[in-house]
Amino acid sequence: MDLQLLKVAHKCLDFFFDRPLQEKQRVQRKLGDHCGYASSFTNRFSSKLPWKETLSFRYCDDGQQALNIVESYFLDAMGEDFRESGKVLQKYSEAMSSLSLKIMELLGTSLGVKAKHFREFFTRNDSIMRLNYYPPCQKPDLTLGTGPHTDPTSLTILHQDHVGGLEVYVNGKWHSVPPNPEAFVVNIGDTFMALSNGIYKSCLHRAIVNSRTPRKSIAFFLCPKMDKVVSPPEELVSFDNPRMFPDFTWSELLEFTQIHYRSDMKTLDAFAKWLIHQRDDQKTAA
Ligand SMILES: C=C1C[C@]23C[C@H]1CC[C@H]2[C@]1(C)CCC[C@@](C)(C(=O)O)[C@H]1[C@@H]3C(=O)O
Ligand SMILES: O=C(O)CCC(=O)C(=O)O
Ligand SMILES: [Fe+2]
Repeated sequence: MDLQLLKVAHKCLDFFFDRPLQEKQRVQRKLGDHCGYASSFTNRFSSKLPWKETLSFRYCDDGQQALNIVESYFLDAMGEDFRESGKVLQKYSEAMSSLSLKIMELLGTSLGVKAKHFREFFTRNDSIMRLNYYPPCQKPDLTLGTGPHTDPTSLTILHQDHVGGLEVYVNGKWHSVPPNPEAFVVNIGDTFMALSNGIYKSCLHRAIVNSRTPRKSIAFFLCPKMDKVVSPPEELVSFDNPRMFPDFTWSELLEFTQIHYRSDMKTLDAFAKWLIHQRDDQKTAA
């Protein structure tokens, strides 16, 4: 990824969040939907108030080529002023998707499965891009930009700006991830933890805020197609390492996080219990 594209993508983030609230709310996120504008002032977060505004949108790759879904979203949803932003963020998303597939090859090799196994699983993907804007907070210790959670998605490629605020929970302590505007932070999500039968663990992280400077980050969440069944390759299941999670589709987990459960540090365990309960109910009803 060339650094110029990174810089311009952050300018697009600033351009959106600088708009008046009324204009941002033209793409207000609806309950149950993962796309659109959300903030502490909207019902999405009424339960736990994170100190941030977010804009989330889909990126789709059908395997042969990227669909121009990002470009169209900005133009159709936000109008002519956002045509350039749509083009830039489309390019940024395509670069993230291609980087994700290369990382999937490395993860496959590291697990002793074919390098192409996970790459092929995600070649067609229906991923999520998210722009995060964290305003300064007068009492930063009384809130959080994003509470402790693991990403329910498969792989996250995050770019944080120079301000810093991302923390990961390791060995019983929160550790700051020093900002490096020329680097990405890559973390494993719950879906890849299930795909690796628990060998890779999803990473518990959070974002803190400060009283002086706005902080921004851009997250690319790699997700398989909605109907793709998440099931580990047989090489990763053995007597010593039995199945940790039931088979599920990404669409089932996404629905769970959007309608039934706000992602936190126990999302996948809560989801597995909920799913088994749902399936038992369906069997009883049948
Ligand atoms: C599938 C998703 C749900 C969230 C956005 C993507 C991946 C990360 C998830 C999230 C950021 C985890 C923390 C809680 C959350 C509610 C948030 O702070 O935005 C989560 C996102 C969401 O449900 O909107
Ligand atoms: O802004 C950050 O540094 C982290 C954001 C995050 O964890 C998320 O959006 O899932
Ligand atoms: Fe996250």
